[in-house]
Amino acid sequence: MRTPIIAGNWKMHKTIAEAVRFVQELKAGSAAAGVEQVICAPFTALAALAEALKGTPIALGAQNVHFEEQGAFTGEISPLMLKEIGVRYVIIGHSERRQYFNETDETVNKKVLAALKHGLKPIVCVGESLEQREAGETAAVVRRQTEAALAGVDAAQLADVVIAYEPIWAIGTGKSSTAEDANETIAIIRGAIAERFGQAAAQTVRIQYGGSVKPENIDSFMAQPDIDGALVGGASLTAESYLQLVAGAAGQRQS
Ligand SMILES: O=C(CO)COP(=O)(O)O
Repeated sequence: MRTPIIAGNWKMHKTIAEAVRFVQELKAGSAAAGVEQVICAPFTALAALAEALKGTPIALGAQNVHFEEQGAFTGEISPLMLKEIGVRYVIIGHSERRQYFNETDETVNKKVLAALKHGLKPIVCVGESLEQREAGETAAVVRRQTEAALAGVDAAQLADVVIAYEPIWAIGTGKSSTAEDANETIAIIRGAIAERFGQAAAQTVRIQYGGSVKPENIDSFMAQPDIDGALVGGASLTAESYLQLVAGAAGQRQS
């Protein structure tokens, strides 16, 4: 069985002080059996969070990484730098980065390979725009993004990859996909992985849903057979809401 994974994507939110206060507010509440937990924070808060999260079940994640180890890349952060801090996960190819920062299928792939090489687990984001959805291109888009992101990844490395299906039109809009629709698209993504790596390997890869996930709707997503957790933006920003998401994910899987 795949262990569900709830990851908060804080995006460009929280100063160091705010990040540490969030962890203090979690107190003992964050232990939930059978759910892996991650918080992907801004670069500036990572070192303080690595310290603050000690003794909690929450793993630390970043929101981007460069594919080179070092060099003349002003403003970028390398996988080695993240590893040194204690980062375990890194979001790669979020639609906001594809849209605003020229991230392409090619750079996403380079970053995935670099992350895996350095022992960071990539959370690879794929998902269609509203225009693509309305044109009936959802399956083709997520297949293309998934295949491109995983080019050159070997079967052993696949075990460390998490995919996040985030339909762009559902991000931050309050309009979540229906759980059934999300499950259908996630099954297509799993099918694309099966074509490349075989059915057995594809069955072990965790694929999250992301886009307006909240404590009130997490149950419906977790009840779907192919959805293995959530990548959550807005609703991961308060300790109370984050804990409710984790509890929701744990409850559904335990029943
Ligand atoms: O982009 C997202 C997570 O990466 C989703 O954001 P929201 O949960 O705020 O819709």
